[in-house]
Amino acid sequence: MKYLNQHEAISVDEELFNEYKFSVDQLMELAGLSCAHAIADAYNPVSLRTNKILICCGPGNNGGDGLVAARHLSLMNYSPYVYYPKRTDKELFKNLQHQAECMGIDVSVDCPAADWVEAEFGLIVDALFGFSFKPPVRESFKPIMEVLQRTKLPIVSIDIPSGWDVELGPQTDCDIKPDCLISLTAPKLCAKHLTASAKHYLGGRFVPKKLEEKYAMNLPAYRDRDLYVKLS
Ligand SMILES: NC(=O)C1=CN([C@@H]2O[C@H](COP(=O)(O)OP(=O)(O)OC[C@H]3O[C@@H](n4cnc5c(N)ncnc54)[C@H](O)[C@@H]3O)[C@@H](O)[C@H]2O)[C@@H](O)CC1
Ligand SMILES: [K+]
Repeated sequence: MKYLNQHEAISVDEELFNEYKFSVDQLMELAGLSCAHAIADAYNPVSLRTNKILICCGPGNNGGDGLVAARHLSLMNYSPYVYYPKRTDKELFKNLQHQAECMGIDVSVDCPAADWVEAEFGLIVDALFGFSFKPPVRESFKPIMEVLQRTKLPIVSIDIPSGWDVELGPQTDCDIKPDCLISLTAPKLCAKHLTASAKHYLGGRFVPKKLEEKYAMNLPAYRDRDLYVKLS
């Protein structure tokens, strides 16, 4: 299986939208749903200290995946709480937030305190930054990155461990250690820097064969109707 560089990840994304005419809403729903399924596979709610999950959502599409995953997880015996500090005026994101709130999910702009996070939650989902991220992390996101770096709770990162360089992996000023990474579409080069014990899933089962071949992705086979593949 190939690990994409940042330029390839962005090109694949553009082709899905421009050549294949998928809409962002379509792919985000499938990506977020696959994340929820992978999380349910890796962390059975009864195996966690509590079924409460903190979902940290960033300003871009990675954050959108987190909002979608929150909604699906709430239908799967988890109790998500969303931290979503930097919002956009885009209709899609307003609707995703509205849908989550209508399902009883709290969506907050206030950075959760580290002690409260440790006491309240069983798992953290990191949907802050995806493949468009360029280090270093800007000032306004430093407090939440501190929480993620200091926590003892397992972190599930969506697509990219936030703060990591998409190709080079952990950065000296930002070195979160996810317990699980869910790569979307195809893994990016930073996934080679996961610790040996980390779980790694592939989700986003929507890549047309022709596009997979063009980028020589050599994706692993998905099983039956599964929305994810467990890579390690
Ligand atoms: N291509 C695909 O196949 C799909 C991608 N999706 C998701 O979309 C993600 C990519 O989304 P985007 O391109 O919107 O970008 P990201 O979500 O990676 O992040 C971009 C946002 O982060 C901000 N940002 C960048 N560097 C920063 C820094 N150093 N400090 C603070 N903020 C910073 C930018 O201003 C922008 O608002 C993927 O990783 C994946 O999670 C899915 O939603 C759908 C399918
Ligand atoms: K992320």
